[in-house]
Amino acid sequence: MIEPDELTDKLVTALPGLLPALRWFGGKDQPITSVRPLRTTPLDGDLVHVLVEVEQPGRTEMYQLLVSEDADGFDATADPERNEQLLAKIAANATAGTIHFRHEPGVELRTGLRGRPIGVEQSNTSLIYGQQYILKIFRKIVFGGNRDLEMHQALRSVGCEHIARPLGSIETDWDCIPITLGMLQEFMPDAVEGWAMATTSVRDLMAEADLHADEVGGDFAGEAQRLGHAVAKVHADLVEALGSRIAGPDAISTAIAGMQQRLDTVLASVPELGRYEDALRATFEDARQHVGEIPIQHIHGDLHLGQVLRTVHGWLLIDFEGEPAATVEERNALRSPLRDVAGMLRSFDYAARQLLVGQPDDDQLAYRAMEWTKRNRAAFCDGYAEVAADPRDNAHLLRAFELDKAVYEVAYEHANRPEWLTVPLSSIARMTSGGE
Ligand SMILES: Nc1ncnc2c1ncn2[C@@H]1O[C@H](COP(=O)(O)OP(=O)(O)O)[C@@H](O)[C@H]1O
Ligand SMILES: O=P(O)(O)O[C@H]1O[C@H](CO)[C@@H](O[C@H]2O[C@H](CO)[C@@H](O)[C@H](O)[C@H]2O)[C@H](O)[C@H]1O
Repeated sequence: MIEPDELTDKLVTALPGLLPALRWFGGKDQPITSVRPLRTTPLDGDLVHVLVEVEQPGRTEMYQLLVSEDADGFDATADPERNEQLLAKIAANATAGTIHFRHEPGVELRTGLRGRPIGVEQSNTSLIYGQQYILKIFRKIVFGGNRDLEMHQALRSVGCEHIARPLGSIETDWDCIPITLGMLQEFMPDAVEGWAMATTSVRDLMAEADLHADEVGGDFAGEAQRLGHAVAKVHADLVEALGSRIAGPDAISTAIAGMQQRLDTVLASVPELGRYEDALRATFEDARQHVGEIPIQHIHGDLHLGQVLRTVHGWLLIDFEGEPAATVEERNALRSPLRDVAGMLRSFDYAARQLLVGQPDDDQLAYRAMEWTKRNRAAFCDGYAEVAADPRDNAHLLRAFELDKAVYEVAYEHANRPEWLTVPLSSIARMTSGGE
């Protein structure tokens, strides 16, 4: 077995080169100045859990790795045999060093299942055990309570029908501050991501030159409406579990100041946004002047079509961590549920617009994309309004939230998928020039 000192040396040398290529690594915008392994915890066999500190100009962050000496690029999560023991430890409420594996009270887990990494790498690494469970390994360490786990537990406590059941967790601490390393949930083998369904529907429409969105086979509007209904139900369940309150003008001013601040930050790194600065600031200010009081509560925080799954029983919301770039305080703050609505409305726009990326200019295709977006955004709001107030009744605030999200997306695409930068930028161009 590899000795701890030898492992530390190897990681210090290899990680600065490996990390920037990994999707889950959140610091792609800055060079890495140093990588320091802080704690190694042997699990079973040659599997070792490592907490590393990554230093970059202006930030120091901690990430977790599961390594073994013969694993490709050190990452042991790619090996289904090794991953089996993580589930076994959760099932047994086991402890390794300061790492505690726990199942939720009353849950009995099946063991002996291999943990296959999910194909797509996102902000975290997820392992699927048989057809039963999914274990999310949180890559960037967040100190204190884990929002994803806590929101799932809260929603479960009020019998929410639109989430996957939380089944267990992996926890540790650092200087007595709790850290959640992983969350085990019920896996939905029949689930299809909303993003895949929506983009398929857009493609169907674009392939049919003569038909309109409501005449094409893969029309998504019925699903969009059910999704709006499900999101409103989850919002209502979050209020039932964790409460809500009314925010007055001061809180609204603070929220608007946050939008202006985010705009400042993104403008500094993405010059292409500059031409919309005045119009964006004016829209934010307009919202501040028009909005008096609003209800605030715990929300999803990063809702988009990639965060919802369609199962045979209906829509599920997943991944309640909030925006990857947000601070812990921002994620945990009570906020308007219209932020989630805005995130989803942006996503309908994304689903249609991303199919135009890299295509020669084609007015007909652009028109069809807009048609699809309008139809599905309206259907989503209709579904939401079956349960709660119609989001469109609060147009100023909704518009500000949408533009704020688009500014966030500009930063996200700039750092992760530069070829998609035109997607949020073209939406900002349209929205700031009076379009829907
Ligand atoms: N309970 C589940 N059942 C089926 N698939 C799931 C489930 N939870 C997540 N997934 C799949 O795993 C992917 C990643 O999950 P997510 O929680 O969004 O992780 P990340 O934080 O890495 O974005 C999702 O896009 C979805 O396809
Ligand atoms: O799912 P994550 O929590 O990792 O969210 C981040 O990545 C998303 C992309 O995977 C990003 O979402 C943007 O692209 C989506 C299509 O890929 C689109 O559905 C969303 O509307 C758009 O915001 C998300 O913003 C980011 O936080």
